[in-house]
Amino acid sequence: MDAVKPWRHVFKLDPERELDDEALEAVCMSSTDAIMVGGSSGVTYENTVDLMSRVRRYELPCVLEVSDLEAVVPGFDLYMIPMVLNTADSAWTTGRHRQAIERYSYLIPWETLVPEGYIVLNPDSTVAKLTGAETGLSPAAAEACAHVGSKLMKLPIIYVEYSGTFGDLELVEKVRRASGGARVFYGGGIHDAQTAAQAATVSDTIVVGNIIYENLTKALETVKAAHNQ
Ligand SMILES: CC(C)=CCC/C(C)=C/CC/C(C)=C/CC/C(C)=C/CC/C(C)=C/CC/C(C)=C/CC/C(C)=C/COP(=O)(O)OP(=O)(O)O
Ligand SMILES: O=P(O)(O)OC[C@@H](O)CO
Ligand SMILES: [Mg+2]
Repeated sequence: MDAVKPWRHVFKLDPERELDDEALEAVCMSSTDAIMVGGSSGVTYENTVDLMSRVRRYELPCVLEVSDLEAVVPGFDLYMIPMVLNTADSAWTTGRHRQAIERYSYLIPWETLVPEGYIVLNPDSTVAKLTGAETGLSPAAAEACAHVGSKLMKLPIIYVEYSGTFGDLELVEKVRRASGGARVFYGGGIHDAQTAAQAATVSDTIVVGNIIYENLTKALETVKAAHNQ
């Protein structure tokens, strides 16, 4: 998927969380490469429409990371579709996806869908609990997940997800080497320029979420740090 290839930095905005207009303007005018709208809980059709229409005032790409069947909103540039690679519960790999495809059927603009192979590694995160992810993977097992996603399933993105905590970057580097032509996204615990630069050296794209709501100044510093790597 060519559209995501140039992205080095992405801000992930959670529709469930409050962000005032001034903060949203700073985020959207920060030179980040895209805004991803998504969260693992509390995402509704209403709060997604609201956030999309506010982000749409700015010129950068605005994409929806679909986590709930009820919150698929038309009007985004792209639809990122997570498929969890390290769970035994197939609902989170293909199950919900099949239901969504049955529901939306011929309405689906296929060229705007971008599948992502998720490797979920923070056991304390909502997403890990929700999906029953096997978070205690050895580096070899994580590499095998990356091979499944990139070489067998031919997914364009492998997403190493440590949401809420800063991850093991040696493992991320191994995943990247195992991911062939897939883009490796890294997300989790990036909270300043230094952590952004470290994560950006071992991945293709870094995703910054929670710090936006905790310390906007620090969040904004991550953009330049990623682009300078
Ligand atoms: C009419 C029209 C325009 C239609 C559009 C077409 C379209 C997009 C149709 C849908 C097609 C489709 C295949 C949809 C998939 C449906 C679905 C619900 C799939 C399941 C996805 C999935 C595995 C969800 C599990 C949770 C997950 C991986 C979420 C990703 C985001 C994430 C990890 C956020 C982190 O959350 P956060 O709250 O920040 O952190 P915590 O987890 O720590 O709390
Ligand atoms: O919220 P943080 O910890 O920055 O994680 C970003 C993103 O990977 C969440 O899906
Ligand atoms: Mg979040």
